[in-house]
Amino acid sequence: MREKKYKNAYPILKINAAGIMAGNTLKARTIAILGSREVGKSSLIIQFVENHFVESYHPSVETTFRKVIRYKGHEVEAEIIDTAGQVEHSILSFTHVVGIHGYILVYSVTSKQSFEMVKIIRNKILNYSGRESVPIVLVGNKMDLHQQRQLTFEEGKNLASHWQCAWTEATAKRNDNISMFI
Ligand SMILES: Nc1nc2c(ncn2[C@@H]2O[C@H](COP(=O)(O)OP(=O)(O)OP(=O)(O)O)[C@@H](O)[C@H]2O)c(=O)[nH]1
Repeated sequence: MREKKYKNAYPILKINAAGIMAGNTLKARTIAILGSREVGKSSLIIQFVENHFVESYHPSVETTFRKVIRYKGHEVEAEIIDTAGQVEHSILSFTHVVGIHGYILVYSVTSKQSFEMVKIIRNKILNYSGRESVPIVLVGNKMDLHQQRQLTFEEGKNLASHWQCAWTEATAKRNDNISMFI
């Protein structure tokens, strides 16, 4: 059963509802955030949209967050689809390919398995969309967990360079580097 995990998923849209409903032209960009379970996808979005960190773990059901941001002098409505964590045999749905302007692929620097999963997910997106490349930002989350690191800074950087995409490490817990990629 699908249900909303967070009751306050549309705070910015609500704040800006008057402008949107008055018909102001607001560009919308839809972004899907994908990665293995527990890498911190929801935590990153919640930090970005609601400015707080959720310590407890509740497996996500798909939720859409919205936030209006200023980009190059224009207001843009970012619609961010927080997907349920992927496992190898997850089937990518049409909603993760059609009408998506870009992808945030998240791994945890504490999990080699999650790093392998972003490669699988990217292949699935390319196969499914029939395109040779799609806009991707690769994010290595949980950079605060130094003792538990299984992946170096260079491994993330090299993969992004191979894919020719943007990349950063981040931490939802400390709220570092998140505004760089959303
Ligand atoms: N130390 C640390 N913990 C984090 C960080 N980001 C998320 N967590 C924790 O990791 C756990 C999983 O976070 P979620 O945001 O629920 O992960 P998710 O990728 O959305 O998980 P799924 O819903 O299964 O797809 C939670 O207990 C978070 O508190 C981080 O940057 N640092």
